[in-house]
Amino acid sequence: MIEKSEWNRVNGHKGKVLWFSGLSGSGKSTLAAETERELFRRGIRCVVLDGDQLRSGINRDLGFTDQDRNENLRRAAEIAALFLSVGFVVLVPMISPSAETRNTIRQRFGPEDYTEVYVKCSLETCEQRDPKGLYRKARSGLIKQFTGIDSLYEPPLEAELTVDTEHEPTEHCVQLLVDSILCDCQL
Ligand SMILES: Nc1ncnc2c1ncn2[C@@H]1O[C@H](COP(=O)(O)OS(=O)(=O)O)[C@@H](OP(=O)(O)O)[C@H]1O
Ligand SMILES: Nc1ncnc2c1ncn2[C@@H]1O[C@H](COP(=O)(O)OP(=O)(O)O)[C@@H](O)[C@H]1O
Repeated sequence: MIEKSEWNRVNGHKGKVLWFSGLSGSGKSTLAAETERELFRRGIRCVVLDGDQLRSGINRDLGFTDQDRNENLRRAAEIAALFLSVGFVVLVPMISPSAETRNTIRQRFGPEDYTEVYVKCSLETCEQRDPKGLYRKARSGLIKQFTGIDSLYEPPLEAELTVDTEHEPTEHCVQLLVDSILCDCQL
């Protein structure tokens, strides 16, 4: 078994899981992808585990009941742990609406290895953005159990990092994330 410290030495940095929670349209995927690009540019090993992507593959048997969301997030956390074990910076943009489930995920990792990122944006603004037209469908009843409409979102109260995408431009939010990662992951 190769120890984490050996991976860190080869990679030139430590690993970390950044778990992005926020409403649909809050900016999770955008920020994770832009942050990945910045980390890649600096030679940092990183990966994005996007909710939409996982749901079209490994999690395609799951829907949006509370139980299915929990299983969806549990599997994502296990995949994140595998990448972490080889020293990657793992960016996980998934709605993660339940405080209890987020707490379980937090416990799965230690405080050293885990940063919860609250991607803060009001429902009104997310609905205006509606990048995939899902809010429109949810409002017209075509999609059920939609987060923020007829399924609960509990805003994080103890996130290590909050990015306010309603009031700050993307570049500013990415800079905050990159600075935090560079600081935490330096050897
Ligand atoms: N009912 C309902 N509620 C919320 N979201 C829905 C729903 N149906 C489909 N979608 C699409 O699925 C994406 C959210 O998946 P996640 O795996 O991140 O959700 S969760 O963490 O399990 O709650 C979400 O992606 P994002 O918009 O990137 O958040 C939507 O594209
Ligand atoms: N500061 C910001 N950070 C991230 N996205 C932003 C910001 N301001 C506006 N946006 C826009 O909001 C939308 C967010 O969509 P997306 O990243 O798919 O959200 P999510 O993954 O949370 O559903 C994109 O169209 C993005 O360009």
